[in-house]
Amino acid sequence: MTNYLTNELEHLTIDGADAVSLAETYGTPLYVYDVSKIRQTMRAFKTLFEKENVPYVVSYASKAFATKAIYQVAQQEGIHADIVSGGELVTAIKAGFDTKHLSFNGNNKSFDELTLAVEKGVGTIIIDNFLELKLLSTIAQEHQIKQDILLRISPGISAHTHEFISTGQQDSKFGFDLLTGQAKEAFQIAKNDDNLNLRGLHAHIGSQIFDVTGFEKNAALLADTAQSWGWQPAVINVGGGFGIRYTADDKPLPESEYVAAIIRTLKGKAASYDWKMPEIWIEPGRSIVGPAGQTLYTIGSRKDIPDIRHYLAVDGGMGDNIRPALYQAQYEAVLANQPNAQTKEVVRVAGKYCESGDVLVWQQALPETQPGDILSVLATGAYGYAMASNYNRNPRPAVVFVENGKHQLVVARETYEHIMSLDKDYTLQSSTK
Ligand SMILES: Cc1ncc(COP(=O)(O)O)c(C=O)c1O
Ligand SMILES: N[C@@H](CCCC[NH3+])C(=O)O
Repeated sequence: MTNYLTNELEHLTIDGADAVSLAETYGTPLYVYDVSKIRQTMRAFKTLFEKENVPYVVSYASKAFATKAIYQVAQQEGIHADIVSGGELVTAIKAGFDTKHLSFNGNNKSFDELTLAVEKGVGTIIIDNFLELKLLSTIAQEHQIKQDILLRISPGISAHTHEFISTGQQDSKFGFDLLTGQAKEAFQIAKNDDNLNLRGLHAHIGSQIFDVTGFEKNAALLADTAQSWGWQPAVINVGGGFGIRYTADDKPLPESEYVAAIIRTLKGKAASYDWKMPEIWIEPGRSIVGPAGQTLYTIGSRKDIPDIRHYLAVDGGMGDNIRPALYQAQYEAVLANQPNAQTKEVVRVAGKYCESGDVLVWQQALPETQPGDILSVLATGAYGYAMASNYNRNPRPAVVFVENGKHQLVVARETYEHIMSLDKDYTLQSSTK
């Protein structure tokens, strides 16, 4: 059994703050992030490259959790960020993030998004398709700049993860297909375009990956591809996807192993091809914010079906964490007001939404609980708030950052007014009797 960090009240603590009192202060459901942990991970990624003395960029994949506060932490830690929409771009800008340190991914960036990116000086645009090559070239020309780009390749590597979060296989909507020659065609177009500065190649094989072989294959493939085109790239971007521990069944490798394998592979390729060592870029999202976040809920009703199941309902659910419903994702939860108490029963933690699939934890051993107790679902920092919705017209929860015992609201809780703020009255008369 895990021994959770507690204070003198035997309450769960999050980077020194009492989880129960955070719930009292800010209400529930509440996303809480341990900022010390986020900083440690960001620094650890950087150190791995610095120790090996290789040029690198660690670019936080902000789709995992994109708020002003996280862009500010990333900037303080000297890492870059990857964005995938105009919304993430304006959030980063509002946060004061240096746009030169942004890269822009996505399979259908609009003309307006690309224009905004060029106008705001986004450092690197990761081109995904032929239309985008053309659009960006026109926009760059109009703005009289030469835009740095990478080409996203669909590498034909299947990662062992959930089908919906696997992106590297050939049958994927992302990137230029390698096997049919589309990638080479894109390379030739980009290389000969005076408005675009092609710096390198990108490929991302998927998310929540637990072994190094996919990353090694991906890195090797990108290098071999460039070499086969007679070209020495300045950047090789191998994407993100490093797996994290959600439950005891997950056995992720330390980040150092993934990164070491990528560095080893690319050092080997650079040596054998007699290249200047290219910059190695990685785009971790989940591994930076996932383990650092948790969601606090208040326990409400329960339903006991003898010999079948105990359902314990909390005041949130699929609107703040869609992942169990979407990917059958597994989580662990802990009773925040008594995390180290002896467990008494196994329950299914359900939400309050009108769906049978509205589950937060499929199976959880817990001590005896009472309505009003605080339950923390762990490792919800990635793709939780980022994928939250107003389903059933529930307001989205607030987000709090904690660092060394101090806490701060970084996203306010939505109100019913927010939910209705875009609604208009319908005033047309019916034309049928
Ligand atoms: C292009 C790209 N880079 C980075 C990531 C981040 O992945 P993860 O959060 O698993 O590290 C993703 C998401 O899978 C992605 O599509
Ligand atoms: N949203 C997914 C990951 C998708 C990654 C996007 N490329 C998740 O929750 O695991």
